[in-house]
Amino acid sequence: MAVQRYSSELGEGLSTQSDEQQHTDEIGREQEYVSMLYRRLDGLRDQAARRLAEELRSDGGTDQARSQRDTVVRMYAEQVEQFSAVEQGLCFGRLDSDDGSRRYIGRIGIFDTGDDYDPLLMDWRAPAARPFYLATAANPQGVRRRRHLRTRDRKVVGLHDETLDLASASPTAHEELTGEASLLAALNASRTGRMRDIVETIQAEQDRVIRADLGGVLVVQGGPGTGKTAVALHRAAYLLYTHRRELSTRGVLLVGPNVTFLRYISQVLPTLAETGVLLRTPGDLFPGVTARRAESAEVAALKGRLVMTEVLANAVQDRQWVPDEPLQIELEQRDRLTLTPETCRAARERASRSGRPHNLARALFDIEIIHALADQEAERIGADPLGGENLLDEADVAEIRRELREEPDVRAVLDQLWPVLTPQRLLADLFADPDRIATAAPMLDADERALLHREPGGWAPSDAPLLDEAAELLGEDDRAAAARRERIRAQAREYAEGVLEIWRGSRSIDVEDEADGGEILGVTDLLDADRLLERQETGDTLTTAERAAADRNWAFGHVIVDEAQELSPMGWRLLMRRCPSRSMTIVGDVAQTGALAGTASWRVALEPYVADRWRLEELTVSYRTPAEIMAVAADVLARIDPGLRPPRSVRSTGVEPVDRTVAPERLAAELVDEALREVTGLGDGRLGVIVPAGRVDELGAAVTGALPEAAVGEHPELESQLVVLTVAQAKGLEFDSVLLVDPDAIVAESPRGDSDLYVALTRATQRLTTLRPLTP
Ligand SMILES: Nc1ncnc2c1ncn2[C@@H]1O[C@H](COP(=O)(O)OP(=O)(O)OP(=O)(O)O)[C@@H](O)[C@H]1O
Repeated sequence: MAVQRYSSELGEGLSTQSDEQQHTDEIGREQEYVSMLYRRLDGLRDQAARRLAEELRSDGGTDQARSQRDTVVRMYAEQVEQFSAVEQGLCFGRLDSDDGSRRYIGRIGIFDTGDDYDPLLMDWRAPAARPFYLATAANPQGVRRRRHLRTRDRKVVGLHDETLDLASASPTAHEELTGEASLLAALNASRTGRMRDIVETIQAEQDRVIRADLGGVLVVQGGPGTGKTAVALHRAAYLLYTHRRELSTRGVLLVGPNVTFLRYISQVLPTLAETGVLLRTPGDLFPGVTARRAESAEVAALKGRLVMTEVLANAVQDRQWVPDEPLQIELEQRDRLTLTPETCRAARERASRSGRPHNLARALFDIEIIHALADQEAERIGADPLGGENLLDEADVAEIRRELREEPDVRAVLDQLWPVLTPQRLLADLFADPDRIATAAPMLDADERALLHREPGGWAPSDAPLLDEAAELLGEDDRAAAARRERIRAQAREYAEGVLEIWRGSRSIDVEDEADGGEILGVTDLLDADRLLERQETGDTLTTAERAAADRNWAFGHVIVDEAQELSPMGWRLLMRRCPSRSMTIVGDVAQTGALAGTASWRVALEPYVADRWRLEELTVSYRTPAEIMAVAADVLARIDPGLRPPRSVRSTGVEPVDRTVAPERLAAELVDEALREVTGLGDGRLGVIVPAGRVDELGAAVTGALPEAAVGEHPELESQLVVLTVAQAKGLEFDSVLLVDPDAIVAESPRGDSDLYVALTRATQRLTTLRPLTP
């Protein structure tokens, strides 16, 4: 495959003057086409904004009409948002076919409404765009030439052609890489602290995963930097495009390991014009709870084990109390009633036998107890002084039951015997009380039980699957769900404000379109955020993602899990409940597992849910980590498992990693010096300083003391030029340069230390320096 012409900037790297002229002319022609596409994009966005404005102006009438109108309002608001989000790099490619036809490829599809809806720009996800990613000189798929267009804002600044013709193939080009020059340019670009989409340079093995069938469980295993996260996000966009109807009603959930990671990837889907995917950490998967409490790896590991299902089932049973002695119930204007342990036990058995969850079985328990108490009272007051049959009839006894049901003291006893519980209450009470733990967890040893004990106050990520399990055992509490829906409505207000912001922002871009713009009534002219919100509130206009986030019983159309190797068995259990159809993409690397209860084998993790009905795709090329750094990481990988092979690096930089020893007492000072040196040489790139978790506060303080702009903390700002973080925080992220501090301590502080070190070593796109404290 030949790289015929390549220029990162206008004219650069071209040999002759006529080459240069030809190239400039070509860019000029492409500019005309691209400018036309942007005019169309403006037109589409203005049209959506105009319709949005019209809808907002209309009053609606009946409730139903208003509700429909609100749905339409949201649709147009989303369109305005999406047309704005694809502004950068709208068109990035062109395919010239053997038959002389030509297709432009871009982030969205744009059609010529005046000419039979001919495609002016083809969505990268359309089947006809696929050769852009797959065609090779050996298998050109009818394509003669593939052109990569590089744009900055709305200007075409470079183009790069590949002729798919074996005769003119360059002996130096990699046959297996698509758009090699554009790919390498993207890989060598400075990092920004936010992940970028790879839509312009998706590689063939990645394309296969992205476009794999929707149904079933697909596992994507790949070493560090093989593009698993990128592929997961592009797959979400592809599936939404291809199965829009099904997935827009059921929704797509994407789970990532932590909040910092979700922030890192948050811009990718919007730039692919998809805003409806719900992004969540495992700690957010129980609606209404944001689980961020810190806890030790051992505690998290224990709570991740499946034995917790038994512990929780026991804990629920323990709340169904049978007293040892008879209970006396004193009632005003009535004689005292007595509840014997036998009556309580019989009622408990009946209610349990129903098979209903605890809270739903309470009604049965109440019936049993109230019947027993009413019989007792009826026997007493209806007794025939002459020794005959009881004088009360069935209606009288029913009346007694009704009265007893209203008695506060009777209700208090029922609450004591069989309390209605929220999952939060059950867990908080259990973990706060060693006696409750002892009763619920006889299968654990004393040390393990001690690990579970803690004071109430916030939830850890490992609690989310336990809360979910508890919710299953207890049954739904409708009030909690209603309160959550209310909170989500409040969040819709932020969305409404965001839409208005987009519109304000887009107006300043549209200066060219003044003639048209004059006719359009701006949204802000008509409505403020409050009124927009008010309109949204009149009907159920929450998006699928918002409704799904608030509803524990929501069944997603597709679930994607990134860094899935970190999920515990209890975590898998929760996730499978969210996706009964088992339409899932599981993305991860079992060699990078850091969590003690994490996944070491996909087969073991998935077997309980789908047996062997899952497919495996492997990604084998690392796009991030240069060969020089991968060689160092490979030694660590061999220690983790000699059978594992590292991914093949797509490039080498010629820069060998540096390994420096320093006197232990000089570590902080040397770190600061090294960080200063690296930052100075980085240009606009990013430096990541990865330190042992046990020393992050101390070393972070040393770095911020000298470089106040450095980011450190629970959720460090990744756009800072220098970020100090632990391996757990660095998982899934990348930096131009990495300073790895005290690797031996990183290995020593966790039973999965080698995996942690492997992760740390593979975060750099360009340079790696290790500082190793060593006593001479
Ligand atoms: N086809 C591609 N074109 C351009 N860049 C790519 C491509 N594939 C991957 N990359 C880049 O390589 C880097 C690594 O990708 P990504 O983070 O998705 O890898 P990963 O497999 O999830 O890594 P890890 O296991 O370390 O989390 C990212 O910067 C990504 O943008």
